[in-house]
Amino acid sequence: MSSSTNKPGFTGMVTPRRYSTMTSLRNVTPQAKGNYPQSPSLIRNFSNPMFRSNSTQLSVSGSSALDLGVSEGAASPLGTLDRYPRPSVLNLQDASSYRTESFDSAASSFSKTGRIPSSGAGELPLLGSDIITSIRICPVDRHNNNLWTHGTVLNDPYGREYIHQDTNSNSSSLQQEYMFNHVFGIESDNLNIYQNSVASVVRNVFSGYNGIVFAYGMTGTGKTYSMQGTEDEPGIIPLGMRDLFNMVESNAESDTFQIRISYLEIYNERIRDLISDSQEEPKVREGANGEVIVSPMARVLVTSPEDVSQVIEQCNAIRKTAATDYNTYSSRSHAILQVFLIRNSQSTHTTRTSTLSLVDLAGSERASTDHERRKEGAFINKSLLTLGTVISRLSNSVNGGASSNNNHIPYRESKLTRLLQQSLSGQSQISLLATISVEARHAVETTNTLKFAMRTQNLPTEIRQAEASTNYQAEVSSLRAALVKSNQELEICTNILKQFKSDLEERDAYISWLEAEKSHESAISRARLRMEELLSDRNMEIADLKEEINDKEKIIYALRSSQQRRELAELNQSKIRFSKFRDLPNKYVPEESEKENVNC
Ligand SMILES: Nc1ncnc2c1ncn2[C@@H]1O[C@H](COP(=O)(O)OP(=O)(O)OP(=O)(O)O)[C@@H](O)[C@H]1O
Repeated sequence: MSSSTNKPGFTGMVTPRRYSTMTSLRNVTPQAKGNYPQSPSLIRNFSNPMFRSNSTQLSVSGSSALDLGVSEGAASPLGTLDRYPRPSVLNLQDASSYRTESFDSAASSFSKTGRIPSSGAGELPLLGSDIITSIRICPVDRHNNNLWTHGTVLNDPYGREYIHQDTNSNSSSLQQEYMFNHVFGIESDNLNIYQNSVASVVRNVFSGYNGIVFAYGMTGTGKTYSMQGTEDEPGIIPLGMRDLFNMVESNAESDTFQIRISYLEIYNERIRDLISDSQEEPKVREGANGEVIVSPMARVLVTSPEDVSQVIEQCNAIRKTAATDYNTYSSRSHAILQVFLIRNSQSTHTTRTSTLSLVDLAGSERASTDHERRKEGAFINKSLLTLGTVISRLSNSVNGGASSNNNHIPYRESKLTRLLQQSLSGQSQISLLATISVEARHAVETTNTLKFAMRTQNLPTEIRQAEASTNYQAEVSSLRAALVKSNQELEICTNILKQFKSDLEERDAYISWLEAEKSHESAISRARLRMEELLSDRNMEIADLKEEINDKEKIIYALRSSQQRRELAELNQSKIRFSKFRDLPNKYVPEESEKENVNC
């Protein structure tokens, strides 16, 4: 069955068909309550120090068919609520406010904001008591004259609540006081009960603890009414689902969540998966860590409180109910709704699964006249008897009162105790809602229910947060994503590096070019210098040569002049000689300048 298919319009809360005829009971006016038991807070003046001491069990004899194992061992002493938080000094005026602060505010503080302070998958301390026991008094026909003749509801300045019972029969007489975390009178409604007794369990489930809420009581006393409620008055299951989804929604930024549910019934000692169509009967076995595993068992994913309501509604239609002497629509089976909260921490990559078990037990009852009902009743009573024995022995072992014969805890004697083994042995926070009738004719059943609830207070507790396992898939995918990111970054870095390298090479090349240029220039300038030196040498040589040439020219000139003179002189001599040859009348007379040259 899938919660996401065939989803009808929003129906709000679970509306079991069996509640259609209950309006007359609910319309009882406060004025007409008569000697109806009210919640202790309404009769606070009845407080009496006497009730804080242990009461005396006067005499008990005989046993009833409905004595569901709770009479085993010594009578439980009054006031075993050691785990009940209480202030060391408290005066009367503070008492009422104390109750409100210790439970109500703790339970409802988160619902104001919906936000739970989270540290990863959550190392939050357990909120409230390990075990919360509450009694709910079922409203009865106000015309019944035998009302509550055998009991009184009381409380004390510490906010603890009591039922004082005084039962007499031909064979036995008993006066007993029982103390509980809460006693809800007829005026209490489901919301009131949820806020005080169950909200802290739901909140702890959100924080990673396991929790179990179970309704126990005689048939027809309002177990299913309290667990499922009506459209007008939603019960513990729809209220719890609303809170859980609110918390998930408010914390969805830091973590991711998945909520799955399974729903089964135990009918005549056979387990039936109410969600799956499979005909195979689920088997109970023990897991590697001692955990109880039921398989095959469907676990459907739900995404809203309405999804849960729808699944429950469909399953309830096939649950075993029948008319009994006391209840027109009596549950003939124990119903267990399990809510699995799977929380993935984004920061630590761990997954933690915490479980909330919501158990609506079939009611204990006297032998019926109808054969079929008698057979069912025998199974119901036997499993409740085993539950009583298990609880009795567990609580005795906690108090150190178990004899060696009674050390054995008979979990395996019924499917119910087998399924609840882990929760009962201390690994879950427990909230027990025991429903009672105050009618005189049901005094024995009421006594048994009260004893059962008292015993439950002494169950062992070693509640730890569910183990967080590493979410390898998430871790691998996150590592993969990180790797892809790193690779991309690496690629970018490599490209930048390449770019740098090429820039560097370019720069080096430029530098070497500049250096080459520089050395070239200096070579040029050196060559220029050299050239200039050479040039000046040449110039000097030229000047020397010029001077030399000058000298030479002078010499040449002088030589030429002397040559000319010599030639002139020779010419003159030649002339003379010539004139001698020709009569010498025209004798050659040299001029003055010619005479000088000849002298040189
Ligand atoms: N607090 C209440 N206010 C109004 N009606 C109630 C209340 N408690 C019980 N009833 C009515 O009493 C009848 C029996 O209640 P219910 O079916 O819840 O009892 P039960 O304990 O689950 O019985 P059984 O064990 O036989 O299944 C129902 O009609 C229901 O509506």
